[in-house]
Amino acid sequence: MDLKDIEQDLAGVLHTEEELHARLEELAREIERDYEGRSILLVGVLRGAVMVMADLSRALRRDVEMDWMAVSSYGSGTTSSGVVRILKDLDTDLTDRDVLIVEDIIDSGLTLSWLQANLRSRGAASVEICTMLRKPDALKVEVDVRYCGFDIPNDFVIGYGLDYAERYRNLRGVAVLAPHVYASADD
Ligand SMILES: O=P(O)(O)OC[C@H]1O[C@H](OP(=O)(O)OP(=O)(O)O)[C@H](O)[C@@H]1O
Ligand SMILES: Nc1nc2[nH]cnc2c(=O)[nH]1
Ligand SMILES: [Mg+2]
Repeated sequence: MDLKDIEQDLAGVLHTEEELHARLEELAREIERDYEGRSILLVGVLRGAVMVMADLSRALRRDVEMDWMAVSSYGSGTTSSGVVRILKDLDTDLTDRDVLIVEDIIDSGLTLSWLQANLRSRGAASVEICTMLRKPDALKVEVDVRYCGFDIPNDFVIGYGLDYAERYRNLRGVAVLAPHVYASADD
């Protein structure tokens, strides 16, 4: 399927590549200020956060370390199961580290509230969250988010790392998935 066919699967673009990058530059300046004099361990949450991690880490004008976790609560559908599983753990010891979790989206909040508590329990000095997107109307649990790119409506979105059944992650912007795509998957 080429780009023109993929466009038919989109109900509208929410944020263009340029808007995402501009917002990440702003967040990077905040992070540089807040972490001055401290080392940062960026923890990316596979697989959705790969694009945010790649762009945020390069927007930061300072040294950072990076590590990755894979957790999953969604399977291939559009609603969270609420059960978080670790598919790949960190390789880094978190004792006394300043950890900044990097995420693509906070939807129900179940993944991040669980992950933040999990990493805090490993003896980190601090565990903060940076997410590109957040859906305030979908939150089921409170999540303590330090850096948020954009609050978005409660629609299922794709692109910039976000998938539907493993597709669309490589779209450069963030778009709403057209309902006919998941309606046809239910047939
Ligand atoms: O706030 P929540 O309702 O918990 O949802 C947010 C999480 O769901 C998605 O990941 P997913 O588990 O689908 O895996 P993926 O990152 O591999 O796409 C997304 O990347 C977040 O990690
Ligand atoms: N692709 C995608 N994954 C999600 N995980 C939680 N919310 C979403 C969403 O809106 N889109
Ligand atoms: Mg994810």
